[in-house]
Amino acid sequence: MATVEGVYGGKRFNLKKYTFPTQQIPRLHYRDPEAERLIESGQPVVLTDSELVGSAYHWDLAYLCSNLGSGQYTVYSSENKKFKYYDEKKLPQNKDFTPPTSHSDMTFQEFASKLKKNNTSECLYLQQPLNDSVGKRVVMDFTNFNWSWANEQQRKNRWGPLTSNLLLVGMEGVITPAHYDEQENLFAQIQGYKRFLLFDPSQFECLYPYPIYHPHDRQSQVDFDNPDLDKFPMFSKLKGYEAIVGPKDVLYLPMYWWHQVESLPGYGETISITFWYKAAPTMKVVYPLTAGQKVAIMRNIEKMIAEALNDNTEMPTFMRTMVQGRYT
Ligand SMILES: CCC[C@@H](CC(=O)O)C(=O)C(=O)O
Ligand SMILES: [Zn+2]
Repeated sequence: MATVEGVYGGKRFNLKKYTFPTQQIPRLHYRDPEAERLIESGQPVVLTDSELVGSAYHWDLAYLCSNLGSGQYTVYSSENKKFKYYDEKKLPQNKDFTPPTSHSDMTFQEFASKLKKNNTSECLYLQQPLNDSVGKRVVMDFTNFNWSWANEQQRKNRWGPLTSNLLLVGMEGVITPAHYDEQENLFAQIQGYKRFLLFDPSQFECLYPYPIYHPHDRQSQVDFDNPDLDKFPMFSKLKGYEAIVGPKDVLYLPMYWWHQVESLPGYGETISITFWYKAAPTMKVVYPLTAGQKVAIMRNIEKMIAEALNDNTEMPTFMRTMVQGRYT
């Protein structure tokens, strides 16, 4: 595997080399006016010193084992380090789909003891919304997050409501393959280092997401480690950004921005918390449309056509008929 050396936040990292160019996104103090401008304009930025989850900087496996209580946590398992999300609600209409990962519920203590048994060939990734089953010390830590700043960002940028805080605890080396989300995200890193590959929503044409009715909706079909350029020729035009977030960093990850995330090997398991906000209701459409708005339009059209046809097997012919020789 070809590697490339990169310096992020003053630290030197040895990183997997991909076929596309990337440039670093800015790393700024969270009160820097430029940081505020980037967030306001829907551009990613790594924020330092926000203390967004300052009350959780002491979270490590031992502390979480002692203070997360005996609640059940969803733990995903993969044979190949990759954890490509799939929507379980779309399985019934995709009978021949084989989920790439399995998941089971267990206590945090069971999860932590599996992590310690370093002979497990399986890769594990705990992904669980923080809820009221946690112990009172974790409730206290959660209450003491820097909500005044988070709420200020939500208000100033006209985000919708906070939908969830997902606790992520990953074995080193786990990868969340390229996808986009339909929510704004303040991604807080507590332990370990995560490499984000980021792509502007306008790169949609280079990343070939699955059809919207597929369980892998919003995920790229392209295998970044072995891209099939016959099937996905525009992937060779892909241009990206990247950032490495470490403890105490917060990444503002705008809605519709594609991202692939790797828990860097050699730095131990990673602990992160997401702050996902629904999109603001679009009050008034302003032209020219943003790339993200065009993705939303494409999604709505795909959904309407799929619904009208009422048979997903007819979608490929219908979509080709609509564009072939006319818009191609
Ligand atoms: C389930 C969420 C995973 C996360 C990426 C990662 O940390 O592996 C992500 O994609 C996001 O925060 O949007
Ligand atoms: Zn995501």
